[in-house]
Amino acid sequence: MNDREFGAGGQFMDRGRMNQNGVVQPLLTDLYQITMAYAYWKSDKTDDTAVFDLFFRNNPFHGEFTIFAGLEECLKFLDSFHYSQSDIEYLKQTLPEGIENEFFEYLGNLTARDVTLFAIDEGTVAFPRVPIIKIEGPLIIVQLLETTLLTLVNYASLMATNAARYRMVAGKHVKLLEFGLRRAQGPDGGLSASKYSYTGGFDGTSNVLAGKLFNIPVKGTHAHAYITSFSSVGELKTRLIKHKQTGIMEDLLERAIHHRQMLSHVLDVSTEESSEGELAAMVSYAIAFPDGFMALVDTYDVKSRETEQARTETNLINDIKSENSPPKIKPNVNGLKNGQRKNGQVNEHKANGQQNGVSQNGTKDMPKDIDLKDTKSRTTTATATETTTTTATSNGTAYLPKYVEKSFRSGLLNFSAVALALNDLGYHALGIRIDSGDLAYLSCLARETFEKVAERFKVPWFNKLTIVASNDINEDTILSLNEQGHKIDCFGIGTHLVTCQRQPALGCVYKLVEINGQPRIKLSQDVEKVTMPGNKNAYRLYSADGHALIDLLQKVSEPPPAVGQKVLCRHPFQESKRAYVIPSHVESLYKVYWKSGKICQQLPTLEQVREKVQISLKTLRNDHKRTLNPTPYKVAVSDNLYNFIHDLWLQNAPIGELS
Ligand SMILES: Nc1ncnc2c1ncn2[C@@H]1O[C@H](COP(=O)(O)OP(=O)(O)OP(=O)(O)O)[C@@H](O)[C@H]1O
Ligand SMILES: O=P(O)(O)OC[C@H]1O[C@H](OP(=O)(O)OP(=O)(O)O)[C@H](O)[C@@H]1O
Ligand SMILES: O=C(O)c1cccnc1
Ligand SMILES: [Mg+2]
Repeated sequence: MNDREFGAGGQFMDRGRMNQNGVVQPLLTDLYQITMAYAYWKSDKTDDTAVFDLFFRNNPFHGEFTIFAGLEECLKFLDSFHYSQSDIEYLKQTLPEGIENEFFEYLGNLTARDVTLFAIDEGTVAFPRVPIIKIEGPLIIVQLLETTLLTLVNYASLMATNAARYRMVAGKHVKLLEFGLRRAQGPDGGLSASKYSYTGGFDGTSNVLAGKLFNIPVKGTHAHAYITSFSSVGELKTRLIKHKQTGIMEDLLERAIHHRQMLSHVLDVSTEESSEGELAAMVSYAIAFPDGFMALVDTYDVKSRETEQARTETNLINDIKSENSPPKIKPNVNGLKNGQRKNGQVNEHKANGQQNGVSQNGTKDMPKDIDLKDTKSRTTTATATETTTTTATSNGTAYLPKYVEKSFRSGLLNFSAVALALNDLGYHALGIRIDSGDLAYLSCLARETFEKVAERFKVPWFNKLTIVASNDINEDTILSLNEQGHKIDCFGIGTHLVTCQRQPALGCVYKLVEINGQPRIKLSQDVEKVTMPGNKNAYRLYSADGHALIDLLQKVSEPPPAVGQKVLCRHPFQESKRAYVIPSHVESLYKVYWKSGKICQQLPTLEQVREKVQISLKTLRNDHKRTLNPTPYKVAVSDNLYNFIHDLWLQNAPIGELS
């Protein structure tokens, strides 16, 4: 019998605050933990006590800080740690033959009651070598916890750090949405990505289950499929929508077509150049969500009759400009065709009626008074257009060929037409999403268009429409967009964020540092890998301006550093590297989070952990946080600990013999 609950369709037990991912259980570990447990047990080590440190050696993403996350999940794991009957049965079948039955009885009675867990607060910035978790207790049980604790902390901290970095480059006023579930490392990876990207500073996720489980805002737009599922306005089953104030049913399509004609002059794009299927899709979406109308505007690149002529004109314009041209900002970014879909793709639109069998003049669903002549006789074929070069002025305004602008304007024209139609009926649209092309340029073009519409049609709120950008965005893309100048209000980020493509793992390790009160050191040729032995405390020393100066490790037997008193801080391995620090504030980094079978701190909510991340990052000087060549933050040991480590090192290092 499986005595763990599994939520419907999910793996989380819904127990209010103590929601626990159901896959997190004692068997979620490496086999060697259990075989070691047996060997410890056979060697009569059940009464041995040990101290393990959980720490990482390098910060991820070429950065100089890490956000610690995953603590709450570790505590829930300790709280529920227990081998079920079915676990024991499975182990009996799986472990090598000859394991004594009393060992299984021993396992069946194991809990984390005698374990004490110390940790830095979740959401705090952490640094290499300073243990983020310190765990004490019976050797066998603390050994058995290793893999599960590591898996709970490693990805969570990596993800929270990644998200915090995106937040730093995007700035605090831009919204960040996590769109990564479809590209994440499996369903559990996807859920953790949503949770910890929120912790790191994202504003929401498209992952609905994450919203339900973690109470994270869920947000989203719509996919290209929605736009491409319509090919003509004749397909619209309904065009009616209730006027927000009067409650009278009105024809949204009729109004949208009317506005589209007016707008075509203002936006300098003829209605023939815009897709009718796109218009139909937008009208239908607006009818479904009149108060939340947000449309994807980059589905169609519609080649106009003027394209060839425009291209020639553009070349001419570019030639003239190039004589006096500003620096090129991103020629063909990652193979990007400015404002265009790539790979020579062809988006075919048939004229109204041609695809759905509605006669060209019949348009059976259309009211008589709607003039469709702009769409009737058209067979517009979209083609991919040539790669062009974006050039920019110093304030980021790009020059793009007219035909590129015109194709993007199909989406903008249709969106604006539907948004104005909604406005007539008392609704305000939300905005657009751009998912291809030069996001800097297209966002500026979109904003310019909205400003023009706001002025011409006396709809000031159009100025404030939200521009969402997505498409393979990473930290560098955002930095580059910032340099170029853009008008994006919100980034939707998937793949790079959730897979942590730039560095897919944080190397947290779990090392034995003390057994039965005796320090243990693990030596290595690589000095960076030598462990810091003994039971230690960690302190963060602050300067008078409130910035964190240094993290200091000491033996637990030493008195904590005191405010205003000089402390000798030493590099753990380089004798000559030392400094005196007179702290203005001393923070003791560890709190007891688990003792005597209980969580002993009031656990913060996810929201509070998210706030903590920003507060903690503020204490770091900017030079530690910059993306390019950040200054390493110092981690030191007390003089006492320095001598202790080096004495132990000498005692343990075998003396070689030359022959
Ligand atoms: N102005 C910009 N500066 C830097 N990078 C950009 C800019 N605009 C877009 N990008 C990035 O350039 C890449 C363009 O991707 P890609 O080559 O797939 O082109 P695309 O226009 O998206 O084509 P497709 O139509 O197939 O989606 C994306 O990673 C995107 O985030
Ligand atoms: O690019 P990412 O950072 O991974 O962000 C998520 C991507 O997922 C969607 O594309 P997809 O082609 O899967 O679906 P769509 O039809 O909605 O564009 C969306 O349009 C984004 O481009
Ligand atoms: O809501 C969206 O726009 C969305 C969600 C997931 C992936 N891409 C886009
Ligand atoms: Mg895409």
